[in-house]
Amino acid sequence: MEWETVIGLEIHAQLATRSKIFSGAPTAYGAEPNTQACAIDLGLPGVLPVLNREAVRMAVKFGLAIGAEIAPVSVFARKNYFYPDLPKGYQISQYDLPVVARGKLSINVDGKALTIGITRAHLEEDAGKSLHEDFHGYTGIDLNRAGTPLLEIVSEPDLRSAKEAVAYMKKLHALVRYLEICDGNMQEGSFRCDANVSVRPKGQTKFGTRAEIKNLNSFRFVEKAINHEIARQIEILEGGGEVIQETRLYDSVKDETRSMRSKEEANDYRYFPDPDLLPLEISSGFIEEVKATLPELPDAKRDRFKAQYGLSDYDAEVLTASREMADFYETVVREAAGDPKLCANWVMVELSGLLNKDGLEITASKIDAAGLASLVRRIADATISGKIAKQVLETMWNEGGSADDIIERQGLKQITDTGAIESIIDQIIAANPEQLAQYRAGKDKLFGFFVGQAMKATQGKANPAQLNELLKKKLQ
Ligand SMILES: Nc1ncnc2c1ncn2[C@@H]1O[C@H](COP(=O)(O)OP(=O)(O)OP(=O)(O)O)[C@@H](O)[C@H]1O
Ligand SMILES: [Mg+2]
Ligand SMILES: [Mg+2]
Repeated sequence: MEWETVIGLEIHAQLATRSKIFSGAPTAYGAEPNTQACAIDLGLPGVLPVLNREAVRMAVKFGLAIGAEIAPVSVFARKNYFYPDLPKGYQISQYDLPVVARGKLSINVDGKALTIGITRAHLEEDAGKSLHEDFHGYTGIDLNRAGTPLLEIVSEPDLRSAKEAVAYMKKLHALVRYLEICDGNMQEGSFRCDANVSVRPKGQTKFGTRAEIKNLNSFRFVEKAINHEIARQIEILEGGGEVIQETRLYDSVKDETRSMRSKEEANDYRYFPDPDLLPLEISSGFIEEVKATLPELPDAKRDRFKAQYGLSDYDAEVLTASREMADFYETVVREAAGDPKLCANWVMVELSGLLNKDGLEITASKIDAAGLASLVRRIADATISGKIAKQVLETMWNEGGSADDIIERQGLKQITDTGAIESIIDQIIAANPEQLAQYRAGKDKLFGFFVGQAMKATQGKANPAQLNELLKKKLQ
């Protein structure tokens, strides 16, 4: 039997507002427990929530960026459940009338373009956090996170593999950062994912029963958890069993998913409109105002990079994967005033190689865009060869300093003086009569030997093109 996987993601993006969604308490990460929870976040009697306009602005910005409908009227609802870190006994969320509906996002997987539907995106508040590690026989409650604004972004069940799910999540991650509505910090939980997974026999139109894997906070875990879940469900079905609808947790240490609660034990949230909050009305004027603040979006930037810089699909995709990367590249091109493809290569291959080796993001690069540009300029004007440039780049990375200083100090300037190169070639030919005879007898491969000798003699500094040309002439 051939199986098809169906996946829908619910992604929680923490909105980058300074204060909470219904109170003025700060949202900064990492403060002492319970120092950033005010009476409203604690759910004390008699308090009233007041909606944060910035959170609404960010939700609208997101909706516009995915071509969605912005609801003129949406409603906040109470989602009721009991949990120690939820002092009110309910979470304020949106249910049947979300602020954003029917958007889409295009992704690229193995060179294939796919469009993924986004059912809706709604505003809600986060809960607090239960702490188990520092307390023996107790559970600590930290309510700093309670009331932090979240945008829950729910996809259609349009994804067909773990790979597609990761591509979608990465694209969304890049988008919220482009829009500056979420810092995207996955370690701090600012961007996390619940993955709904089911399988069905290939060709069947009806969906299989889904399991929901909660709270995945890295791309790698999403991929592993989904693949694990697919295998688990197929095994059950092939053994004649039935998948049950349930919530599961992914254990990254054991690389397995475990049942958290089944449908029978599932929460009955008894949603109802929150009587403390008026329906959220959004005017077309507000929408226009937000529209005017939209930056150039990733897909548009990618297409512009292709047209303006003559980059390939792949290069344009990689260089626009994040706003920071795109800005870095454009600064290099501008400052180097040189070949955009050469610049792309030095950013994507050479610099990215060093970043990956040290596990750094482009924003933490030890060489800034202007520094890299000055190196590229020296390749373009033939002061140094590409090979020597790699050596200079490593020195810049490890020891700091400018390209020009390093080239000067280490005497790396390319030898372009024809006379000087010729005299080196003469010496090498004189010292290797046997090889010369063999070459002249037709052993063409020996050309490389002479190039190698000349490069060795000049410590790699002979201009490669000139050297080749002169060698060919002299060896004839
Ligand atoms: N059969 C299915 N297989 C895989 N994914 C599915 C299937 N049916 C629905 N989904 C996906 O499951 C997700 C459901 O999310 P939604 O927020 O609507 O409800 P929920 O998970 O029941 O509620 P909660 O927000 O309380 O977790 C969507 O992303 C949807 O595309
Ligand atoms: Mg949901
Ligand atoms: Mg869910």
